[in-house]
Amino acid sequence: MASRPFPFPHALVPPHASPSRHAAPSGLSPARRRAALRTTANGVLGALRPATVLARGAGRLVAALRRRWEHMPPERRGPVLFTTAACLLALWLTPYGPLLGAVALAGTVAWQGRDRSGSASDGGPGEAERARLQTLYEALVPRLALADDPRPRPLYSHDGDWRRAFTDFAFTEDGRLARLRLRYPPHFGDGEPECRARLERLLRARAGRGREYRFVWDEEAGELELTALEPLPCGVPVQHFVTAPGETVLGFTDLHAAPRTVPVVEEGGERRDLPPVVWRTGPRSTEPHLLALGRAGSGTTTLLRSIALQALRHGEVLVVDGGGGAEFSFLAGRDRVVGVETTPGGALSSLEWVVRETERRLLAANRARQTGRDAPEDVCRPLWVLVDRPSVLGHLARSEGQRDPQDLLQVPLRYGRAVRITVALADQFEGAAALTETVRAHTRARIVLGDVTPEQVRAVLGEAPTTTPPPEVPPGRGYARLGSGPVHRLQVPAAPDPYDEEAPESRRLAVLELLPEPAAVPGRRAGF
Ligand SMILES: Nc1ncnc2c1ncn2[C@@H]1O[C@H](COP(=O)(O)OP(=O)(O)OP(=O)(O)O)[C@@H](O)[C@H]1O
Repeated sequence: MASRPFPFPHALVPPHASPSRHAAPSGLSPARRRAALRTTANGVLGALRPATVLARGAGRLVAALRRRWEHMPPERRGPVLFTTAACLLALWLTPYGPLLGAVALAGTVAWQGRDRSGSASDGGPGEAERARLQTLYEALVPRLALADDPRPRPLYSHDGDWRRAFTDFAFTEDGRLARLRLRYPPHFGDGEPECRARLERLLRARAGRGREYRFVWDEEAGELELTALEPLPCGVPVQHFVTAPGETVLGFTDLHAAPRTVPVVEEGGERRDLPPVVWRTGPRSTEPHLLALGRAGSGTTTLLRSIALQALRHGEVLVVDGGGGAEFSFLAGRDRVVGVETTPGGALSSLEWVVRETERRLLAANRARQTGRDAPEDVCRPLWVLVDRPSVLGHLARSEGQRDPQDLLQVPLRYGRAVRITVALADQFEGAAALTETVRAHTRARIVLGDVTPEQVRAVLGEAPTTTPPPEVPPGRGYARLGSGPVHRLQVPAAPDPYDEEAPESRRLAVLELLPEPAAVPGRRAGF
């Protein structure tokens, strides 16, 4: 055998590969020499295979751990690190522990590094998934290929291979695309919003309608990542969320977008940890006041109710309701509710009191600072001014020959932050034009709710969302942006009017549970 480097019987060698009749002077034909080389290379590769598998497995394991770590809520990282360290220590102290640990690790690495080119069942793309990726690739070719591309192997071409263009992908258990990272050619206009939007639309259509997607553009690497998003949880009732004083849960968002989660009890009594959009108010806040805009029926009044119910835990609330639907009347006469005003006259007198109260608090805080004492308790107690539909109130006030109540918001909006006075306003898009310049300038926490276009989101939040709209927009769904931070998807907790008989009873009861006791001195109106 040693004198016969060609391992196959001649009968199995294709005719074109049979040894040449004109043998090389060395005694081996070129074809034989090539075959010998191939055999040697195969032998070397075979010998290196365990090392290749282990290296690939280690790489996959590290990548999987890194992904889990990145998606883990920050408050869980400490306990996880501690538990891992404790397990490693216990393993070290156990007889044969390190040896067993090393064997288990090698086994895991080898399992992770196994060849996955076969079927979907072992983690790689199956036939159907490969076909799906190829179809998606072909759909991208007309958009991303360059006619007369001078390069020998362009990234996108009609006979091209998706493996060069798609650097990462994942499928859901039911075979739908869950994630895709693709490279785009340098000539693609990633700086032009219209080009981006066209590509996003195409990808969205090809990845399957009926879901929401997030697009992340990495201009530096020339890559675009698409991720299919889980729907946000609807119908979480408003409740005592686990937050610090000065923090308000505006709603829930994506896990990757929030630095922490809060435990919540869902409608059926099930407990879950959800990532909240937390709004911080008070002297250190950079977004001390809030403005929410939306379509009719999108849930802006519910958002104000949810804020009021959370605010009443640590502070006092004044509601100015221009909607005229008595949707805050359930708060009237409750402890810490300063008032619920529904008429222009009532709104004006209440807001005049707020102006005086802001000035009183500022003077008291100033005096305390000068004498080196702490500010008195009544200066530190949070006061919330919640104004629903200010545009309607302004219109009614003007028709009665009175001033627009919004003018009186100037003082609390400008100076309220230092003395814990917070203003939150909600209106419909149609009323946005009637909002005063002061309101626009001082409400840096922004929310937009309802079935809105990216342009409407940009007009309210200053930036368009990186996510596509949901197939159906439930009430309370929208986007939030705090200051110059990112735009988050948002689902506001359910906080119906408890006297609304059409609202589900469990949600109405959840609201009633949060209501303070009836006030001993109703309305504290003596302070006005
Ligand atoms: N976050 C939410 N979760 C569940 N249901 C909601 C939510 N927000 C609003 N809804 C429901 O949607 C309906 C309209 O809500 P809401 O009154 O808050 O809307 P709006 O934007 O103030 O509109 P309008 O000014 O026309 O009343 C109500 O039945 C309410 O219970």
